[in-house]
Amino acid sequence: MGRACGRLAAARPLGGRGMTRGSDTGRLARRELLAMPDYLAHERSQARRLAIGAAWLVLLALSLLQLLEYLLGHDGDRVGPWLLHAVWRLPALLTAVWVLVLAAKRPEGDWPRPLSLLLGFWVMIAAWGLTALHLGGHEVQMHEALQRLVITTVAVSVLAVRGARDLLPICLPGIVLGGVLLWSLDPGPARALAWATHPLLATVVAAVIAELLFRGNAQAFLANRQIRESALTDSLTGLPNRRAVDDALRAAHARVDRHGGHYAVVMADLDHFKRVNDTWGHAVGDEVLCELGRRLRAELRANDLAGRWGGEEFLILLQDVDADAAWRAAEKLRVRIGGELFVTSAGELPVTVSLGVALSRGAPRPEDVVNRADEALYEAKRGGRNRTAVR
Ligand SMILES: Nc1nc2c(ncn2[C@@H]2O[C@H](COP(=O)(O)OP(=O)(O)OP(=O)(O)O)[C@@H](O)[C@H]2O)c(=O)[nH]1
Repeated sequence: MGRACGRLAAARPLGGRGMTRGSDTGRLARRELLAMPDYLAHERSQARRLAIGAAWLVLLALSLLQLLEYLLGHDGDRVGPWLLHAVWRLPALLTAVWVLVLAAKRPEGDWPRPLSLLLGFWVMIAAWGLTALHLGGHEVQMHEALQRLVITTVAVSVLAVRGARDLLPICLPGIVLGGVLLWSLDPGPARALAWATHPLLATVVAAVIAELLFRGNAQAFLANRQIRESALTDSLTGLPNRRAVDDALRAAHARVDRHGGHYAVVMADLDHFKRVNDTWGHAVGDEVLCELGRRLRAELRANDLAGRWGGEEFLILLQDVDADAAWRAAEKLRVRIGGELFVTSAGELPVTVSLGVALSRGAPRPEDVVNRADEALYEAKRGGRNRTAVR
């Protein structure tokens, strides 16, 4: 039973966040992933890194292409197509520059979506340009322009790793239009290579790459998250462990230092717990600890926190309370725990706790609040147990 409690609790994420079903990434819907605020932040930062890398790649590739064309002497006698190339490169160049500006100005911003919208816009313009060339009878230029469009689309669409699904519906009409025009020009097998680099195919490939990257990211993220959570969770009760409680205490202390207000620390300790272990065995003691964890969790408000401080001692952090409210909350816990027998494999056992309450008021460090709560707990024990004392 004790181990079952631990397993059950381990699946429950800290602070109510996280996975609702197992840890298998393959079965986790994107919807569920996006409901995790920390996953969203992770995905944004991944997309940003990828976008910056891809933007530099595009800039580099375009410069090299330009240089290559110059070295091969493709430019001199055909000013028209050369200008045309420059025009097709403009979307990628502008997008790349914009990525760099956004990355510098809004490091945490949600900008891959506007980025993909801009790209979609440029692709549509390009598609209409192709139509104009076709209608004007400039097939050669149109073919070359299409190749430029391929480069632009492939390179820049990878930027939209987060918005691949947004990108496709925007780009597809323009790309399909380009494909139909190409087909109508020369549908023979000699165009196989052109088809292989066809923008439609290229965009689908880019979307698949983006999806694979997304899945890889999600898997790595969930694995890390699990490691992080198990490092902060007490394996027996599933409550935050001492390290997690310590972090929460420091955060609460910093918050009241900055914004004012108070928090309270309640130290709760099972009464005569040694007797439970000695009489019924350690496994039954574990069951009692598990049940205590469940009752603490059930009684607390969403922004309060209960964690296992060590052994049979639990620390409860109450946010935004005065001394009176903290005392009332502690009393409610005491009554809830002592008022109902604990069902264990050894039968129904009476269990009580003693509680010590301290308010953060005037404490320079969180440790001082904890020490005062400890002193109050000692007082409650000395006073006869199953009671609450305040310091
Ligand atoms: N089953 C179980 N027992 C634990 C665990 N951690 C600590 N304990 C036991 O908790 C008991 C604490 O005993 P004491 O410190 O004497 O406290 P107490 O018997 O509760 O007495 P008071 O606190 O004075 O009311 C010891 O028997 C420990 O072995 C645990 O994870 N599981």
